[in-house]
Formats: sequence, C-alpha cells, structure tokens
Amino acid sequence: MPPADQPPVTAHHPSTYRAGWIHYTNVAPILDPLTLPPGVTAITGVPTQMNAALLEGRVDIANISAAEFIRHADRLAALPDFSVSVLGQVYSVNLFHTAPLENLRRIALTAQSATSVALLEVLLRERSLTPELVRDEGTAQELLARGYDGVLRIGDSALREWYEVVGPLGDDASMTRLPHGGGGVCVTDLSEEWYCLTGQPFVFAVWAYRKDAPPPPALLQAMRDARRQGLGELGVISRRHAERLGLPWRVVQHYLWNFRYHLEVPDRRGLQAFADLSTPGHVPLEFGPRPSSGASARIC
Ligand SMILES: C=C(O[C@@H]1C=C(C(=O)O)C=C[C@H]1O)C(=O)O
Repeated sequence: MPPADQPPVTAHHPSTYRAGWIHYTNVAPILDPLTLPPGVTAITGVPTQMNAALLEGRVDIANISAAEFIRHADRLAALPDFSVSVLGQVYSVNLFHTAPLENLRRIALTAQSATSVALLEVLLRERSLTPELVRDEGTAQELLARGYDGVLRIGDSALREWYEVVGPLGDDASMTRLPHGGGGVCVTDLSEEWYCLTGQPFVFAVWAYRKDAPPPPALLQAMRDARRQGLGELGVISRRHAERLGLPWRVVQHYLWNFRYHLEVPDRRGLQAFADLSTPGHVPLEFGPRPSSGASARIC
C-alpha cells in the first residue's frame, strides 16, 4: 500500500466496491491482517483525503473523521461495530503549546484533521477561549518556532512528536499515565480533555459508507476476521510499526491496546455527545445492521 501521505488514486470499475483507508498506525490491528475479498479495491490517504473521497463518490466506504460523518449524516451511515475510539489519553491527538491554555493567542491546525479540529473548537468554547485558529502545516517544533503558541497535530507524526517531548520513557515506564511535557513544551491530549469534560470515550473515526452503496457482506466479514487476528497479534504488529516509526515497541503496543475498535455502547454515547456539542441540529446518526450470526458484535 502507498504511504498515508500520498493523495488518493482513483481507479473505478463499475463492478468493484471501492474502499478508502486512513492508514495511520492506529488502524494497523484492522488493516494489516486484512485480505480484501474479490471485487473490492482499496486506496489510502490521510483523514481529510478519505473524507473527501467518500463524499465525492470516489470511494464507497472509508474510515473517516467522526466529525464528517456527523455533518453528513443525511447521506452517510456507519458500520455498527467499528470505530477508532479511546477512553482518556490517546497520545496522537495533541495540542503542543508553550503557554497555559488560557493565554494561547494563535494555534496552527493540521490540514489532515476534521474531528480533532472540531474537538478542539468544542473544548475551547467550553472554556470560553477564543485564540486565532490557522490552518498551517509543519512539525510541532517548526510551527512553534514560527511564532504559534499552540499547534494541533494528529496521527503518526503527532505520536512521534509527543515522544520527542516526553521521551525516553525507559523500560520500566508504568504506561498507565504518561508524561505531558518537557523542554518548555506542554502537550494537551485532546481525548483526555474530552474525558475530563464528559467522562465518556471519544470516537475519532467511524467506518462510514454512502447510504446508496452499502458494503458487501464479504468485506464486513473480512474486516471482522482481520480485527480479531490483529488484536491477537498486537505484539507482532507493534514491533513492525515501532521499527517504521522509530519508537520503542512498548510505546507502540501501549498506544494500540489503548484503542477501542468496536463502537460499543459507551463509544456511541460519546459520539452522540460530541455530535450534540459540535453540530447542533445535526440529523440523527444512522448505523448499519448488526451482524446476524447470533453472536454479539463484540465477539464476532
Ligand atoms: C486518534 C486519531 O484519530 C484520527 C483523527 C481524525 C481526525 O482528526 O479527523 C480522523 C481519523 C482518526 O483516525 C489519530 O489519528 O491520531
């Protein structure tokens, strides 16, 4: 698969079902073991690319920003049992800042994100803070050096930059609550802030499809099989991605086992709370049918 930062390539054949995958490390436990069934093709990209590809009809299903699913709930439905959610710290959706939150004046926002930008807006509004928000690209260090006092980063590079600020943690790090700052830079983990505000998990991504193009059952079965395999092999997957990311494998393993991939009841409540806070007046969120095997979504 091409790296996540390449623009999506369109290769449409009417008889194929087209998937679009955000290929951040946090979906490796689902995507690494996935074998696409015959007739299904896939492209990869960053969240804003996959959001656009789904909404413009260049793919039929994609793991997209939860915020975009909420905004386009009239046209989109989500798989009932897939999510990228977390309860508390996520480590890869970070506001890097050099002054207390209350004093921030200018925050650079990554162009890769929709959900995390909307989450930041909710969190700032809750505290009645009104810094200037500017779309700008670069590493946290580069953007702080350019005069921003806050920088929002997501995904693999945000995880690496978090580790640059807080690491090295050493082999005896408890991995229960990891540090939030170092070298004059503070890291505010937006998902942890959400937890403090609501006590709920935060859903960053769902697997959404256009209501006129529901996924073939063989693809859903392949995704469920892949997730079961991937979650059973987290050690192997963590070592593979740790090497690629240049991070200690224990950090990557903790990062991955911390996610909630099943859109369970607490995640749906968190998603609903985020929808109500971020998008007042949104249309009701719609989810596809649960698996009909007789087993619960959790164990299939
Ligand atoms: C947790 C993350 O979630 C991602 C954040 C997204 C966004 O901000 O729009 C979209 C998809 C998620 O996979 C991350 O990338 O670090």
